[in-house]
Amino acid sequence: MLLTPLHVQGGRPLSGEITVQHSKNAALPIIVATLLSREKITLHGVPRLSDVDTILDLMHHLGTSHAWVGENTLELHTPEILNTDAPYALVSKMRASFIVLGAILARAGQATVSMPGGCAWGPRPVDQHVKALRALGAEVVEDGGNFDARRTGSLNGTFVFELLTVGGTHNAILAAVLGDGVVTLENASIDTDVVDLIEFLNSVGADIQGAGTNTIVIRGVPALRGGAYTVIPDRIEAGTFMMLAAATRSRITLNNVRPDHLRAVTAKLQEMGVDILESGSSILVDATRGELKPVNVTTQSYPGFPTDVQPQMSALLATVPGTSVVQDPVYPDRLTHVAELHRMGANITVSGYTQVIQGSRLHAAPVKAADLRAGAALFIAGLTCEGETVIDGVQYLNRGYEKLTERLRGLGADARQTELAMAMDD
Ligand SMILES: CC(=O)N[C@H]1[C@@H](OP(=O)(O)OP(=O)(O)OC[C@H]2O[C@@H](n3ccc(=O)[nH]c3=O)[C@H](O)[C@@H]2O)O[C@H](CO)[C@@H](O)[C@@H]1O
Ligand SMILES: C=C(OP(=O)(O)O)C(=O)O
Repeated sequence: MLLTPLHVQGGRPLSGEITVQHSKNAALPIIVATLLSREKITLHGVPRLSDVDTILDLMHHLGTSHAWVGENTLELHTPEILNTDAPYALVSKMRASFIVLGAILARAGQATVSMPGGCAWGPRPVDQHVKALRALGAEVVEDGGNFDARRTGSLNGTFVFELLTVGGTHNAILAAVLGDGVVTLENASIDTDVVDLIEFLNSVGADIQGAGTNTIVIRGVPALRGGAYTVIPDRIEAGTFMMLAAATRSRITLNNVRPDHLRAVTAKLQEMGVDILESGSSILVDATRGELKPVNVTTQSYPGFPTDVQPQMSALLATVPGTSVVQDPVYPDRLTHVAELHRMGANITVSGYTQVIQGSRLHAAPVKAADLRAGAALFIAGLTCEGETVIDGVQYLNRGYEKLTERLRGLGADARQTELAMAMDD
């Protein structure tokens, strides 16, 4: 699909309520996890995103049939695995698809998955995924740009991750769910998306203990049942809308949020002088009272400040007078937003993974998103300035935000994205 650029007219506060979608990064591994069951599984709260379409294309190749039975309700059924390979054309579209390796290996005993390669902001290795599977008894060889994995029996044993990895933890869990082995993962990720995957798997008959702690114990079971599950709210989309509210000096209520998943984001905004009021599954973000203060932010694994909100935070701080420092050691090269924000008058100097930001008023300019959260940062920046900002690279925004322009128009944003009636691949 070829998309026309996004046109944003900013410079005035937004107001009202917005409902946060369910989590992309929780939904994707749960969709993949349905490969482990022969039975039909219904998932509620699946966002309608191009990343979801990409994983469904891959699942179709593997033998899954799916049907949308409601706007955000998806039925998936994999009676048999028809193919055990995940080819480059499908995996290269989205790195998250690499976790099919563990799921296909578990269900079919062998899997061939293309190396995911780099992404817009630099290398994203999968060495921990491979080391984990090998340590637990699988044979994994690299061959012609693919990983070939095989197991003769159930996975068994203990693996200590060398660093916290969300995807690596997903892959190892998926590989270990079926069978009669016992797998212990140490230094495992405690990310909300890992917890949601485990809760889904346990709801259909898996035996996994330790969700939300660094030690996860997976006891193999012979088979998984069918069932129904609701994906958690998207803490990254919520974080994005919180940055948007602060950057446009607005008062906005976010519904369908888990405030406990947003502590680091909330604390940073409060330190800047933004008022935040939590009430059940809603958060009121009020940046209308007084000047905002610059802050220093360093990303970390959950529950730290998320790298997936770093570009949006950088865009916000580019509008706050004074000096802020943003560091992203999780993804040191995640900086594609910087040159584009420069086009809008931002004063950001970069050294390694550190951005030193001197806040000022931004101005409208034509800009181009090179990845999903950089696109969100540019959207936020555009909404802070008078005049028309034209954002190219809209397909990246559609990877992670459902009907973004339409939903933001509900808050009073002047944003248009026209879709050309052309059937072309992005
Ligand atoms: C689809 C999805 O859920 N994507 C999220 C997931 O990506 P993803 O699961 O790929 O990210 P990881 O948690 O694995 O990466 C964390 C860090 O570990 C490093 N690493 C990871 C694996 C490995 O084998 N070797 C290695 O060195 C990475 O380069 C990075 O520095 O978590 C990231 C960190 O919260 C988010 O930015 C992504 O949005
Ligand atoms: C980087 C992201 O996704 P992925 O890991 O699929 O690139 C993201 O959701 O911000």
